[in-house]
Amino acid sequence: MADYVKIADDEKGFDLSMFCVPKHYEDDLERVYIPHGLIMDRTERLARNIVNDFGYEEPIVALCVLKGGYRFFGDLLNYISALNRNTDRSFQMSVDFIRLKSYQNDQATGKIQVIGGDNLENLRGKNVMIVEDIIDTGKTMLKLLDLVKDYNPKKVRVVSLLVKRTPHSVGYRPDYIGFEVPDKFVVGYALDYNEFFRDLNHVCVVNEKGKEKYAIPKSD
Ligand SMILES: Nc1nc2c(ncn2[C@@H]2O[C@H](COP(=O)(O)O)[C@@H](O)[C@H]2O)c(=O)[nH]1
Ligand SMILES: [Mg+2]
Repeated sequence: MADYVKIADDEKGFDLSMFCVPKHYEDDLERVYIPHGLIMDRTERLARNIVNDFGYEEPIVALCVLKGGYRFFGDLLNYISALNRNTDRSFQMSVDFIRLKSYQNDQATGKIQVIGGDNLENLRGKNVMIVEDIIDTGKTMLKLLDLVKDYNPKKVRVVSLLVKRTPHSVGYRPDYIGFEVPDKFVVGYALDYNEFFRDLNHVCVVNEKGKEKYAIPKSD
């Protein structure tokens, strides 16, 4: 059995009026694709799977891929911390951040840039859990794994809230997946379109009006 929740290609999602969506985005979205509650329930289960697999012996460095991963990172770590404080065993967790950028509008720019973050020296010899929002082609994660490898971590695992089913995939699959989604541009729960929609609780699909409204004009 696949260890992720599959959102089918013909999934219609839910009418916006069934959920709480900020007024300023009401005209810019097609449907609610993954409601916030479902994200939270799935994240809770991922936390349990991760804790069982990592074991309790050694500390973990949790590396958040910004900006898109910040909400998933916060919620996942809260669930892991809850498990840690409610059993007789626990492990210490520290956090680090890295900021990568590869998209403008709804298109990959082809350049994956590291534009900020902590010194990855902190990862040397440690058990590392990389937390990402979405794997599309997989190129961003392969680049990050390459960077991380230079610091000789003991063990590296990747958890991504979403993985896209796309013919452009290079074949990379993370160790833990929340949902597998169709090949559409999704926003919300910190995933953005040119920095908009991070302040939306649910994962949604942007409509054409929204794409136009928040587009960055192409420069020559
Ligand atoms: N808001 C969205 N961001 C997306 C989406 N698909 C990809 N991305 C961004 O790109 C990287 C991963 O891309 P990859 O092709 O190198 O795997 C990811 O971290 C996002 O920042 C999307 O549908 N919506
Ligand atoms: Mg990302």
